Amino acid sequence: MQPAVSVSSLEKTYRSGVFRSRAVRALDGVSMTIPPGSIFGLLGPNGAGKTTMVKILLGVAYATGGEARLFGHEPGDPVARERVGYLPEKHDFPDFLTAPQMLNIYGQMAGVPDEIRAQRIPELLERVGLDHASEQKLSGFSKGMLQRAGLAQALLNEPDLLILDEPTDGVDPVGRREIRDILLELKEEGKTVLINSHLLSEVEKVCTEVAILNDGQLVRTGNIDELTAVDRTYTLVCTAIPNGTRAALGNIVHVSSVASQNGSGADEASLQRYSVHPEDRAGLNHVIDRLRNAGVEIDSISPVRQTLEDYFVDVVKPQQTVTG
Ligand SMILES: Nc1ncnc2c1ncn2[C@@H]1O[C@H](COP(=O)(O)OP(=O)(O)OP(=O)(O)O)[C@@H](O)[C@H]1O
Repeated sequence: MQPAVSVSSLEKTYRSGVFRSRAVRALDGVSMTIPPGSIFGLLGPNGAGKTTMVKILLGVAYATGGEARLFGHEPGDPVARERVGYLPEKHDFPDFLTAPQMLNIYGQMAGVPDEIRAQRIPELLERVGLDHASEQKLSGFSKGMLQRAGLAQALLNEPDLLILDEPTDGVDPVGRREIRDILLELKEEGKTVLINSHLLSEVEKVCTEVAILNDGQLVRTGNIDELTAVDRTYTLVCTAIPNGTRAALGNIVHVSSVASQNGSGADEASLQRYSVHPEDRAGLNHVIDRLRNAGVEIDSISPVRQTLEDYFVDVVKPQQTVTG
């Protein structure tokens, strides 16, 4: 299937200063693809080149090298633009308008015909949970309501690709969840969502794939679960492993901590937390068999994952140290 976005060897050098003598290489040969139907996070520290990438995809900045394609078309091509919806970080809608009035004006500017606007605007307001606030001016909206109004605006032209800049920044946890649920619904409908964000815990909850830019270069891209999985390491919570059994298992099992008291009775055994590092699945099952034979009661065993934030810091930090 054709990617929603593909960029190859993409470069952007800004020139500024006297005689445009100062050059900043904002994108330095970036190649990546965004599959259709994915929620994709574009990540990177300040100045990494994320906004520049978004501007090129929106056709408002030009690449100085390489190429970008949206559904196979150049970003400036009207056929590509028609398929894209955009929610900027600072949208600043005129706040003396109500949400339907704002959507009507933006829809008009986007060339959505009168009769389609009349039908679509109430549908969109319902979809983003603002139908009850149709009479209210935007000046009285909370940050979460404003972001949902912005999302409705970005969906006015029924885009196949939605580009969102920090969609949940400043929104409270309930509002974040509401926005997340809308994005997941859009994904179910086969839409592609590209999120440019610093809020890694949010990205982790909603995105399936990410790309990490640093200093204009793509440093990692892939599925979040695969990127954050710590190779064959498990946390095991169980009753204390007898010394002899633990010695027999050697380096595979390490004590981490006392996990909790198992029950309230004085005779109940404490639960311990161990970290288990088997070579493969057979090794993991061998550990479990040995423990069960030794009378150990297993409470839980789960694979260890880094948070996306830990992963991000690991990936970006060494390069930041080098570049200062
Ligand atoms: N119009 C411009 N003229 C000159 N340099 C620019 C211009 N726009 C961006 N840059 C520079 O290009 C680099 C990448 O900027 P960009 O805004 O794309 O990064 P970003 O990842 O979006 O950062 P942030 O997270 O802070 O928004 C930075 O060094 C920035 O200073």
